[in-house]
Amino acid sequence: MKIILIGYMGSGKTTIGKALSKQLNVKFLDLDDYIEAAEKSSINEIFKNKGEVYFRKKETEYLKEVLNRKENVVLSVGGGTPCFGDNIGLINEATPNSIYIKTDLNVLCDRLMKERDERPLIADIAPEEFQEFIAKHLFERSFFYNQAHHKIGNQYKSVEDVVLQIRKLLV
Ligand SMILES: Nc1ncnc2c1ncn2[C@@H]1O[C@H](COP(=O)(O)OP(=O)(O)O)[C@@H](O)[C@H]1O
Ligand SMILES: O=C(O)C1=C[C@@H](OP(=O)(O)O)[C@@H](O)[C@H](O)C1
Ligand SMILES: [Mg+2]
Repeated sequence: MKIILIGYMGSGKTTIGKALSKQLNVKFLDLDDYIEAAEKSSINEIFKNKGEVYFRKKETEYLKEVLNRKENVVLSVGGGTPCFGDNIGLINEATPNSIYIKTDLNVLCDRLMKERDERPLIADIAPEEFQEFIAKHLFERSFFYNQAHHKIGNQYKSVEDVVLQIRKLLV
């Protein structure tokens, strides 16, 4: 069984994924961590030195590699992963448990303003343009996120509550 968490940057995929895997006693994989280990380079460095096109190519390659592994896993992918190539199709074929962690714009902006240095796509957006950028970007990407088999909110709730809700909808 694979449980795959998708959603915008800052929606909590990595945090929720770790907590969920612990509770279910299933291995956890974060696609960004996997890419960093395989490429021996941080996401920031990959974007800076090789560019986004290279990153997206590798992201799809490593996604396929992880999806082909026969093991049970909770997998959190990057915010852009489902939005390129046919990645959302591959994700949905690999599991009946793809889950969109849907999070309010204001909550995303609050979280991401504090952590923008770790995320190359938003690191250089001026504070006064931040909310509009995220709103547009989220709108464009929602088409892909909404193709997940399940949807769950992650705002104004504890990580534990979200994990509990996810456990109830697993098939
Ligand atoms: N339910 C929650 N309540 C409060 N903070 C949260 C919650 N879920 C995630 N966070 C925080 O939001 C930030 C982004 O989470 P992260 O797991 O890195 O998101 P993603 O992997 O989707 O980009 C982290 O600082 C994390 O601690
Ligand atoms: O949304 C995106 O395109 C990205 C999201 C990041 O992952 P998180 O969603 O875990 O921050 C990471 O893959 C990279 O910075 C690009
Ligand atoms: Mg993450």
